[in-house]
Amino acid sequence: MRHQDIMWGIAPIGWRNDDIPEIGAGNTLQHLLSDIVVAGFEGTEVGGFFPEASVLNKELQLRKLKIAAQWFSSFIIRDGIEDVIGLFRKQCSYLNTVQASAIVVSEQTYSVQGLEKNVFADKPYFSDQEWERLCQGLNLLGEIAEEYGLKLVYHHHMGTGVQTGSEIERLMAGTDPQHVHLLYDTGHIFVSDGDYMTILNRHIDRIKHVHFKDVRLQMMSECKNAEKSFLQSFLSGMFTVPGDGCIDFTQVYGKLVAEGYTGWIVVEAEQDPSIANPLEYALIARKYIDEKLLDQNLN
Ligand SMILES: O=C1C[C@@H](O)[C@H](O)[C@@H](O)C1=O
Ligand SMILES: [Co+2]
Repeated sequence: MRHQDIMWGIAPIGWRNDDIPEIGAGNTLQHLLSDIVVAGFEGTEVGGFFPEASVLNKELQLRKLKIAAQWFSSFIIRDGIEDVIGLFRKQCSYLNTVQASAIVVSEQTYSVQGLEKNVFADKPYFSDQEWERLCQGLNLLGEIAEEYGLKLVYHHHMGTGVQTGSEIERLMAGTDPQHVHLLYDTGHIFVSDGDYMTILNRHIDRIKHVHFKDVRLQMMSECKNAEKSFLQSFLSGMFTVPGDGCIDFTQVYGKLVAEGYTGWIVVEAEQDPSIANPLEYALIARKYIDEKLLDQNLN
């Protein structure tokens, strides 16, 4: 339970966004990685625009940066697990070569994450059979990830079938704790449930990766009232970096440290980079971490 056992990263999503690849398209890999060094973070996650492993490794080594993880969109319910395995193994192999710790899985069957639908009202729900299919598939993917030295961490997400606290509960109950872990994303659970401590308290033992995403409360209400989609909501500025929104990360971080969490905490705040300068926001996050979290007497 020491600050030193936690590695701090920042996701590429403030510079370039895989959900809308056009935005921030002028930001190169070198620019992103150098900004991350300037802001004082130890690593990042792989973005959709990242190059082959040897090229990435060279750029990382030049800056002494590490890779924490990468997103994987699974379609276990839609396509069946056999169709997912090939792509999953390919991504695990890449992540093994760049020495990542985890693969971030999100089931995208029926997801409205990338659609022009009201993300606050139009989320999908899985049937009992679909839940069974998903959980069994995830158990298998979790075992495969381990062959590559990776942990499978499941990302609960707005606009998907695993969004709310009770859905996370069901996923945790239906999967094998040996092979399926949880990614705890403060922003997604707050927008979904208006609360971020319940799942942290309940599933602390399963949490093996963390995304620190803050929420601008006023903007969230405006987006909700305007029935915006997920993409419209983040482009409007619903999310921001820790210290700039309404989430009390001292509580969250205090719990993680008290429970002996070790691993990555990745700042992940998707905004429009033409409005929110990515380096400026990375520096705001770093200052908040240093002054409000690391200065707490938690050792
Ligand atoms: O971890 C994440 C990855 C993104 O692609 C996603 O849309 C974002 O909201 C997130 O939390
Ligand atoms: Co996230």
